[in-house]
Amino acid sequence: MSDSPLDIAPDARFGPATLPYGVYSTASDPRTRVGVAYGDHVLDLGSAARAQGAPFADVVDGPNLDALLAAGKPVWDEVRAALTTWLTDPAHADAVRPHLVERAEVTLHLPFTVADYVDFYASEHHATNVGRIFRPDQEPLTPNWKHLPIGYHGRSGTIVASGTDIVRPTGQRKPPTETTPVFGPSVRLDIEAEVGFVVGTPTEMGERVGVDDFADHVFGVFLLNDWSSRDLQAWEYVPLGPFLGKSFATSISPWVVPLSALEAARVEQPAQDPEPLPYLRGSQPWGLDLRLEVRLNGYLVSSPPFSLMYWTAAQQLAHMTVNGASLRTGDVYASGTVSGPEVAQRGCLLELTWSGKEPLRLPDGTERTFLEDGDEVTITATAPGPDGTRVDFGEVTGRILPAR
Ligand SMILES: O=C(O)/C=C/C(=O)CC(=O)CC(=O)O
Ligand SMILES: [Ca+2]
Ligand SMILES: [Mg+2]
Repeated sequence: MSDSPLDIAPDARFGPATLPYGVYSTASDPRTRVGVAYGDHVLDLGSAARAQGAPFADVVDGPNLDALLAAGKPVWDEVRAALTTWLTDPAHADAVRPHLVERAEVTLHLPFTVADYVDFYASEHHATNVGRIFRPDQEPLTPNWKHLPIGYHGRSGTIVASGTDIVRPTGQRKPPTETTPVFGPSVRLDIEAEVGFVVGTPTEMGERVGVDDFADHVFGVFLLNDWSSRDLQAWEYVPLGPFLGKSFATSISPWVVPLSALEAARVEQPAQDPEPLPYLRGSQPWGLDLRLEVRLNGYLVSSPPFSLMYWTAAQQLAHMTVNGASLRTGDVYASGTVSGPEVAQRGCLLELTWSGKEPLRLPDGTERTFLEDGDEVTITATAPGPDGTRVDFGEVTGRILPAR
């Protein structure tokens, strides 16, 4: 094995099965530009494409992924095919090497301009647990839950890059012991481990996207932490749903994994009963075998399985557009909290501690119900790639700062 940075160990992070896109800068060159993670390196995609005379150079040579997202699926496929050749065919090694930087030396940024943001509620295990906790006197799943993927519109302007500190939100809450609301810093600050999707190809108002057209519109997949203030949320959410309890910050992972990297990760979703309406039925499986891990201050606290989500991202896109609402390049939608049937598969502290009644004991001897100032939460994920390889999603991380 030579010392070429193009030779990477078979089990290295970000091997040839992933080739995720991100936006980076370096200390010596603060311009933001498009990069592709490969092992311990990042390829400067714009400069490599220019040097290779690639026909798509213009769409990858900008300050972020916006132009690539807008370019559409034929171009996405062309870029990925070229990248695979450049990075894995030894004949290209000498040409590619000058466009690599050490991954440890880059600063990562928000990868694209976020347009609209929708968050769904698609895990049956999560929705059942939350229903039991928030509405103990009612059926945990509302009558609509198995007929449509429930969602709400979030706040796109507060989607932040992984690593951004999260200031504890302040607001109104009504403790059960009080008759009127009190004001102050949230005391039940939580995470939600989710998977995010970004739209590339837009639609016009009036147009619908069918379940089977998902891959023509969605460019890629990343990790998302929907920071949630449970005390603000519990007081404000009736009857219009989440508002300030979730709008203060949402963190996303910096590397966008293209949908085409996930062919080997596609699985049948759980059986749906009742059968959904025809516009929510597709001919291909779009369950995805992503295995998430949630760490609190470095300690593994949950391993949520994305393959068990009741509604798929393809169904969510079809539902989001069935009324003729248009899509814009950069629209983000999130799966909803990913939880499985086991306690150690729950994707938020609300469930993991059963609303604070069953504190988590961390290996350092401390206990947690909800997040404390200084706590750091990191979500990672992998998925199976072709031929026993692994697709790596990197991580989304954030630390809690005291309220202002
Ligand atoms: O059931 C409720 O009242 C609220 C549930 C949520 O917390 C909404 C949400 O963000 C959905 C999710 O992440 O699954
Ligand atoms: Ca959420
Ligand atoms: Mg949020």
